[in-house]
Amino acid sequence: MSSEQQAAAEIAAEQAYVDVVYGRLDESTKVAQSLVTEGFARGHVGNEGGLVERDAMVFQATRRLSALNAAHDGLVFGRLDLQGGEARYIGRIGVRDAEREILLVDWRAPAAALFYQATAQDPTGVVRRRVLRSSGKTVVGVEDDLLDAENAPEDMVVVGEGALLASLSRARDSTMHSVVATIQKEQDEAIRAPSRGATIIGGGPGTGKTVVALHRAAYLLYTDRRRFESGGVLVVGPSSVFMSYIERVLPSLGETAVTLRSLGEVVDGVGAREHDEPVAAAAKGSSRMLPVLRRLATSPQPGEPTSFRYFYKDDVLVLDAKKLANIRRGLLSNLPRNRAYPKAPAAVARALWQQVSGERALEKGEEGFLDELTTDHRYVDFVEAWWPPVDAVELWRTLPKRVGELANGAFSREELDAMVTSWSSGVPAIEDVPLIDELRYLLGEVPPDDERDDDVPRQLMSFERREREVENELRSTTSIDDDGYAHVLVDEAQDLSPMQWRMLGRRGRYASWTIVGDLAQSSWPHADEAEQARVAALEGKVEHRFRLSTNYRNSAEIYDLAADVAQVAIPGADLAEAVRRTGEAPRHEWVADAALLDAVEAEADTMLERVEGTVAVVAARADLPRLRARLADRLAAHDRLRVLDGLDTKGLEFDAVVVVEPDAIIAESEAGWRTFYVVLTRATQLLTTVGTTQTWLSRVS
Ligand SMILES: Nc1ncnc2c1ncn2[C@@H]1O[C@H](COP(=O)(O)OP(=O)(O)OP(=O)(O)O)[C@@H](O)[C@H]1O
Repeated sequence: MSSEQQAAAEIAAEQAYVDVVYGRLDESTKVAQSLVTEGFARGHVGNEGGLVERDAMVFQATRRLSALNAAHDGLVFGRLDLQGGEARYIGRIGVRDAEREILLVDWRAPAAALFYQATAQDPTGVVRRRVLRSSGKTVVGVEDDLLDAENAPEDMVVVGEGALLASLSRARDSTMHSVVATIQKEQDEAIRAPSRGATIIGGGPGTGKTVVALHRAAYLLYTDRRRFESGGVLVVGPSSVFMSYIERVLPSLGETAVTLRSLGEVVDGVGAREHDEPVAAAAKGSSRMLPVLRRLATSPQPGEPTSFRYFYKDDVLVLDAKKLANIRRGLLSNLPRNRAYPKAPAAVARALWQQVSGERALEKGEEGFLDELTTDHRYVDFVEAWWPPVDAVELWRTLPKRVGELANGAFSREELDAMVTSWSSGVPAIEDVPLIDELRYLLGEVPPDDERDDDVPRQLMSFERREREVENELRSTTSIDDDGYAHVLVDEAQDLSPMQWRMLGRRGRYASWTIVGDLAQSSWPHADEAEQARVAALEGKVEHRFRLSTNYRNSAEIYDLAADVAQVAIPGADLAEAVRRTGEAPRHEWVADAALLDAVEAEADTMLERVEGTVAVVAARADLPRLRARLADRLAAHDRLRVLDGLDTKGLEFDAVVVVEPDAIIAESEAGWRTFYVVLTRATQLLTTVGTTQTWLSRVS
């Protein structure tokens, strides 16, 4: 038999097994479907028990159904041949036959661990590891690793050159794919690490940190579903583009109950998509912002009354600025502003009563005084104007006017100007979201009615007032208690500012964490400050560190250049080892100013022709508008072409990358060299730089 015939015979044999598994999966799908239907029928019986039972049944069956549907494609992807002759099939989810015998082992089960951990040096009982490549339900190829030749039966066939290299050479599309069939040993160790404390996954670009972290989320859900599904798993990445890039990985592993949020979307109701300019971004991210926000949340609001005069019987009662400041201090001494909101009317009333001295008034007593006061619209209007509930977003909007006065010299003129300019649009940038979140917590929410003090004059809690609250949609008045998760997974963590760490820390106070990052790729300029904030966010949780060492993304030719840039960007950077050579070295074009756009256009065309998958044109932010205008036709014609800035390429990858004006990317921010390093490490196959200057090349050895 020729090797092609042998491979075809092996594929046919595997197809027969795979068909049996799909047959069984279809039966399970029907059962789950009928359980959903039956569950709904039970609900119609009408008693409470029926409804509870229905909810539980429908919930379980629906979850099973969505897992079955999601894991459908490429369901069976692996086979282990063990010493002694057992063949064990590994899949995206577990499947049993009608007699409850295992047909397919879930990749996360202990029985599947060997699939990832066995090596030729240490085969641990595995003779042959086989990866099945499928298209839908059809097996289209097999790739084998013979791990233990000595114990292999004579007739054992070994096909292909290894699954990993085959999978690395595929063309990239717009979304990340699961690598469940080819997870490598060091990656598997990080995926299966215990869930306690914080698991920190480091390593150079393209080493699989993101994909490993996502498989880890699926693994954790499998091992402790009750805890992680009810407590929630939050996955945070740098941008919404990145979140759409990774969004399919978990569903393809049968997991749909995970919350994916970009850094601009972590706070409910606030969706930010754009980054600030570097100076404003660095200022807003700094922990120097914290005292400013504290002062903002506790100081008098602009426009609020500064005194109150009340005539009662023979007395003139006066609350001047000093007295009001005293009441304010008392109210804020142990409660955030909005939580103190129900106590404000009583505090004002008390301060007024203390001034009462007239005989007629004293005769009537405090009760009589309060009766009259709290039904008097002047008092009601005053308290409403002096201590209204404050919404975090509304308060954030006052920052441009107030930051100068509240900063107390902590920011330079340049920083203040950059922030004020950024706020002029009124639209929050990604860097504003942690500030709004900080304000939410500093202000607190208005407690629900039943938690309010009994000594609050009821008139102020009138129906009319509550209606007004709803009308104003005061978001800070909604609960902040449900921000917490059972597991928080942070990708590209090297870029988190101190203020962003604080925002995530509040969501992971009782959580275990997975933190993924590579310092060399950091665009945050003050590493020490961010590190302190990270440590504070983890609040002493035990850290387990893993380092991934092999770059699976870039060709070795591209990574060699990137590694030289890394030496300039961050001496001592954690460099990975690239495993794939393509024979295509990066190219550098040096052109005159007037020829730049033509050259970029021509290069984009060449790339679109030469690669099957995605192409990115990456430039400094200031260059994007003219590039987008010039490439508008091509962008309309090709979904796979993108024009973006360096920061927005974080975490992504493309088959071909055209880097426009590297010197401008480097000059754009303090972290310019590191951003340039990130950009270079996005290309899987082809890389070209086009520039009117080439100063950077002379710095790179
Ligand atoms: N075991 C593997 N088998 C097949 N492909 C893999 C494997 N590990 C990683 N890859 C692929 O390598 C590429 C890089 O992975 P990933 O984006 O997770 O790396 P990263 O370390 O997060 O990179 P960066 O830090 O540069 O953003 C992806 O296309 C991923 O699918």
